[in-house]
Amino acid sequence: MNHWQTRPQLTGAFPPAGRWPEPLHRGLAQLQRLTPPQSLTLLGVSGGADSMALLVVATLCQTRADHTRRFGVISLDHQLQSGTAEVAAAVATIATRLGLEPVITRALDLPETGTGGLEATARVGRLEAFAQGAHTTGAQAVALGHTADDQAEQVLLGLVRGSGPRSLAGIAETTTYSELNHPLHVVRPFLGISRAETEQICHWAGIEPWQDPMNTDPRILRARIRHQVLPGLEQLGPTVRSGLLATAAIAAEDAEYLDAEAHRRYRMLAQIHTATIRFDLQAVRDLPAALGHRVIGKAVTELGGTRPSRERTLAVMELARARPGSSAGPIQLAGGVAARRNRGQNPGEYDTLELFTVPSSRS
Ligand SMILES: Nc1ncnc2c1ncn2[C@@H]1O[C@H](COP(=O)(O)OP(=O)(O)OP(=O)(O)O)[C@@H](O)[C@H]1O
Repeated sequence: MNHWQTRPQLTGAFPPAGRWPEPLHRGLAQLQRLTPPQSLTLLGVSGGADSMALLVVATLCQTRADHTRRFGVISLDHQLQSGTAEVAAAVATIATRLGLEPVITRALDLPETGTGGLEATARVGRLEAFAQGAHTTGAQAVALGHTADDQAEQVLLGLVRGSGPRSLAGIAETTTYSELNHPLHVVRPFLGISRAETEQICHWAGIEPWQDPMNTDPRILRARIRHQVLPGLEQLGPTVRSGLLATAAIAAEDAEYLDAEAHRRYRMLAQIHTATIRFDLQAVRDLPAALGHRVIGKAVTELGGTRPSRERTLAVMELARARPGSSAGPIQLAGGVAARRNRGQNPGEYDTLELFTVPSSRS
């Protein structure tokens, strides 16, 4: 595999004779644990080493290990660089040769790049296409090839962007996206497998994966983290990667607790009316910041607004804490929601914090 691979290839008979490499056994066990039996799972396959290894593991699961699970493939052409339609077609050829079906290839018309940049836009477009593919084929889940290396990179990305535990928790083993046009259940069986191991699985299977030029494009932050930052950090010692993975696991536990506690407080405190959610001002003041951000964020999204940044929820908490004579708002939040203090029972005093939808003519 020392030349630049412009599309994935299967070079020999499949499966090869001989013992399976050890990471293949681990990947198979995780795939079986995470996918429902007696059902179809679609594999998201880009043609890179991680998802081609997933294709290998799923094929062996279906044909050798467990006849109750079926796997199909969905390969999307983001059309962000030349040659990607050929990559998706090559994935389809290999998947069909391995006996997987259905095999779906789709060109993605990405919407205008939003505030999160090209990567975020591609991600949303991809999820919608996976959801559509699962819906039309009756698949119960979509499996993706994220690895332990992706996880370590994700933690570093979270750190440099300034994130709380939800983001530092990195990539989840399972996610259900209910906000898409069709609900989508995603599983990631390779989070305990390194990229070197997915390459080992491909090599064993006689697959030469596609090498996506964007993975080494220095203009992309993730690529710089992968090729410059992480190798640099690893000079600090042999436990850098495992330390980052432990950070993700600890942050996931903390985020789960904080989210559940914020949800409980929200249910206790929120007075819900049409287009308005009110809180007792003192109760908001008493919330620890970690919960205040979440409770206010939840009220905004319940009203149909966009999840606000930490800076915006901080502004709302400051409004709640401000002295009686100072401004009562409103503070505009993203997605047509605003916050203000309101006078209540006691004359001259503010006693509620109110989040409300702004009529569209004024927003
Ligand atoms: N164009 C695509 N079509 C289908 N699935 C995709 C596509 N791009 C990414 N995926 C899925 O999402 C996972 C993570 O995507 P990411 O872009 O981070 O890829 P990666 O780490 O380079 O992995 P790979 O080596 O499989 O390309 C992939 O392993 C694959 O399962």
